[in-house]
Amino acid sequence: MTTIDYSGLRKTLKAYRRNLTTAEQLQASEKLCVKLQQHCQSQNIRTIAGYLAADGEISLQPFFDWCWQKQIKTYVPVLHPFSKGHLLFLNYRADTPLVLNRYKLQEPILDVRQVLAISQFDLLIAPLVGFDDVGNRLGMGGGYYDRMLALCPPLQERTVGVAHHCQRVAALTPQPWDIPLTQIIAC
Ligand SMILES: Nc1nc2c(c(=O)[nH]1)N(C=O)[C@@H](CNc1ccc(C(=O)N[C@@H](CCC(=O)O)C(=O)O)cc1)CN2
Ligand SMILES: Nc1ncnc2c1ncn2[C@@H]1O[C@H](COP(=O)(O)OP(=O)(O)OP(=O)(O)O)[C@@H](O)[C@H]1O
Repeated sequence: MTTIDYSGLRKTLKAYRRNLTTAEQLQASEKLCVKLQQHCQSQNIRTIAGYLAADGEISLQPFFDWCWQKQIKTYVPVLHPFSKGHLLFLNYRADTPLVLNRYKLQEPILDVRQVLAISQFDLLIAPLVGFDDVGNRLGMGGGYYDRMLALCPPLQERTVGVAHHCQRVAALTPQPWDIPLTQIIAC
């Protein structure tokens, strides 16, 4: 079995999204917000697992604001304190206190009362570094989302990958552990 080294491609794609202007970032996050709203309205979505954007990632903030107006509960990832390679999802609201984790990503301060099991989410929004037209995805390289989707197969069809257009590549070769996405929104 050959494993492919995607670290160079990851760097390139991260640089593309980092180079978007503030206006392009804002426009993309607002377009994404509209598309995610349509997705939520076509189904009865009450609990969402998203993420706090960093390093040029497409922002979910306009969408979170809409969710809060609609009483839809939003959750974001926290690195598991002792189960390496795993994430917890904690409730996220406008007043949630945040800290930087070891990847310098913002996350809520760990409070077990705010954790929701991944099987409970109506929608999982997965941040992408790269994607192709058949749903193969490239993440940050930690395997966090693949591990989570492998542990909870019903979540696979409730997962939507999101990215900027500039993160699309012609073809990614899936690795044996990769779980392709059935839905990707690129703005
Ligand atoms: N905003 C946001 N939060 C998120 C994720 C994400 O993609 N975006 N994650 C999604 O999983 C998890 C964090 N995953 C991460 C995985 C690896 C690295 C990282 O820095 N990796 C090394 C090596 C990368 C490589 O092999 O190329 C590095 O960049 O130095 C950072 C975050 C949870 N939170
Ligand atoms: N289901 C799994 N069980 C155990 N290890 C896994 C699983 N999925 C992925 N991994 C491991 O995680 C590592 C990183 O995987 P990969 O490069 O595909 O990450 P990624 O998909 O880019 O990141 P992420 O899922 O965090 O967005 C690989 O070395 C792989 O062996």
